[in-house]
Amino acid sequence: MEPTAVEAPTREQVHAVPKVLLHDHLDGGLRPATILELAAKIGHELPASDPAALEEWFVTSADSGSLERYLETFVHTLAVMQEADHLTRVARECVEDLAADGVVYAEVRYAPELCLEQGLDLEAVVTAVQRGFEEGMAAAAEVGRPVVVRQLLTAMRQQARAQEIAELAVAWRDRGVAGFDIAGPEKGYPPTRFLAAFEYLAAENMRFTIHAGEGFGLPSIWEAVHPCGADRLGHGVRLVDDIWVPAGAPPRLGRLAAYVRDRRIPLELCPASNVQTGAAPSIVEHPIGLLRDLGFRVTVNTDNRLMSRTSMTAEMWSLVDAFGWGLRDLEWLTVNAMKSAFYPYDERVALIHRIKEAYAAVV
Ligand SMILES: O=c1[nH]cnc2c1ncn2[C@@H]1O[C@H](CO)[C@@H](O)[C@H]1O
Ligand SMILES: [Zn+2]
Repeated sequence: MEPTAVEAPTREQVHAVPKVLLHDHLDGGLRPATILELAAKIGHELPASDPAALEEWFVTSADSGSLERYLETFVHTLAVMQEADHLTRVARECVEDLAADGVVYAEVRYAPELCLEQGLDLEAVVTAVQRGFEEGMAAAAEVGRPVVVRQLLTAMRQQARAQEIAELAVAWRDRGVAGFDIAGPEKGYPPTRFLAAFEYLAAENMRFTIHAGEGFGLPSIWEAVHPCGADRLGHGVRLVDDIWVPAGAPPRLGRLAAYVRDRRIPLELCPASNVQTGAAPSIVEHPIGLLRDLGFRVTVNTDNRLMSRTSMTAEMWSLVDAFGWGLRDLEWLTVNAMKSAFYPYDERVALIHRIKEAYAAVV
């Protein structure tokens, strides 16, 4: 794709246009004030005692250059996600925050197996989160910011509960769960560990995404795509290891990169998070620019709004700033995301129309 010459949008415009979010972790998006309040209730000790300082702690600790160290910060969000009413509140606030950011469709993921420390079972966890999502969607609609939010159930790659979580996702498929995911440390935990779970999901006609090509490179992406059959790639940013950009000549794609592009496999790119974990050196140098120019099915996402102090508006704004992208590019990213959503076709098409109409009014 050729870059489009455009007038830069304003931040207000970026905030106002409808946005679609496919990769956002529930336990990576809590409000600092909520963490403080819930932690005080259960006697969990936090590294800071006011919301601004706590937020700063999350952002600087996550800014580590390593996925493993980045993930250590989740201990303090998960600590307050062990009771049903806490989960409902966190889920409701997540929807409210996304709606306020101009998101019209989101798939929010989390690992139910990490919420069992105080006696909840898996079913109770999904129930509590779903209640929060429904309350949040009702509240957002009431203030004139309707948003559709679905759950993605994540299994942790360093644990061994993927089959159980896959079955849970299938059991909840008509009650708010749109798909399945695996997350956690990538190096040393290839997705084929859970091949049987992915085969089970495929047999059930259930959709799934896999975190791959973030903390580890091409072998991880190849496994996610081929033996495992991922519908989408969580990050997938290291696909650029299979792309060569010679000076003065067109870029060359290796077989895997070409396959991913030909098959239109969506990449759930998360620029701010990638800079923190060291998967990309900076936003300006982030491969999203190259991947877009080459016509990959690129989507832009927040990953962890708390740890990356980000939002959909902030992510898009950073791309406007770094690459000079205009509203047409943001529309392209948004339609890409909606096309790639684990949402029934008819509803997806209806939302794509709404998104295009909203852009037509401002472009
Ligand atoms: O960017 C990421 N890569 C891999 N795993 C992640 C990332 N962000 C969060 N999690 C992991 O996913 C779990 C469920 O939401 C989180 O608890 C965290 O451990
Ligand atoms: Zn993620």
